[in-house]
Order: sequence, then structure tokens, then C-alpha cells
Amino acid sequence: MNIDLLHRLSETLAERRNADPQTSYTAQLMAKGPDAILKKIGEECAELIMAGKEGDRLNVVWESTDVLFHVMVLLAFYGLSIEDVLQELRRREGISGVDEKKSRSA
Ligand SMILES: N=c1c2ncn([C@@H]3O[C@H](COP(=O)(O)OP(=O)(O)OP(=O)(O)O)[C@@H](O)[C@H]3O)c2ncn1[C@@H]1O[C@H](COP(=O)(O)O)[C@@H](O)[C@H]1O
Repeated sequence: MNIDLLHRLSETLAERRNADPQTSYTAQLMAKGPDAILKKIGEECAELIMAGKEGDRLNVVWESTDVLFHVMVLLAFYGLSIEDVLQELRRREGISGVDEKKSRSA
């Protein structure tokens, strides 16, 4: 199941915090610190925007994957995982964005 894949990847990324940067892209990025991870997220988001503007469906999937991967690296850097995001999604499940916005101004 794809949700298992996300959890497996989360575990791998958490392990990469102590891995050798010579053999791991994730360890390399984490060793550079949060600014380097955030820079990659920014770059990947820009690439996703371009893919979206072009309407290239294959590239939208490709760039979305890059964004998701780098967001997961950031989560792992801070000792978080995709499960934390899934829990927040679960909390929001069924709450209309329109209603949620109204409740903020009430
Ligand atoms: N899903 C991914 C994944 N997606 C993208 N990338 C890497 O993200 C990098 C950035 O993508 P770019 O397109 O910007 O490529 P680039 O120009 O080479 O990047 P820069 O040199 O500019 O940083 C590339 O090196 C990709 O290979 C990934 N690297 C790893 N994973 C997963 O993470 C696991 C751990 O990877 P390592 O930490 O490398 O062992 C792997 O087994 C995979 O499951």
C-alpha cells in the first residue's frame, strides 16, 4: 500500500540523520542544515509551479514528488514524520475549508 511506502520512507529519512553524507543525498542535505533543505523546497516548488503552468501532467507528478520528498526531509530534520502530517489531515477531515475560514473571523 502506498501509505506504507510513505511510512517506510519516513523511517529511512529519520535514519539518514546519522548517516554518512558520502553515501546518502538526504544525509548530505541534512548536514548542510535547515536553510539548504528550505532552499531545495523553494526550488522544487518553483519547478512545480512551472509544470503546473505548462499543464504537463507527467511533470506535475514528477515535481510534486520532488516537493513531497524534500518536505519529508525537512520533517525528518526536525524529528517529525509524514505521520504527523497525516494526523493533521485526519483532524481536518470533513471540515469544510469555507466553514473553517468563517470560524477564524468569528
Ligand atoms: N525519493 C527520493 C528522492 N527524490 C528525489 N531525490 C533526489 O533529490 C535530488 C534533488 O533533485 P534535483 O532535481 O534538484 O537534482 P540535482 O540538480 O542533482 O540537485 P542539487 O545537486 O541541485 O541539490 C536528486 O539528487 C534526486 O535524486 C531523492 N532522493 C532519495 N529519495 C528516497 O530517499 C531514500 C534515501 O536516499 P539517500 O539518502 O540518497 O540514500 C531513497 O532510497 C529514496 O527512496
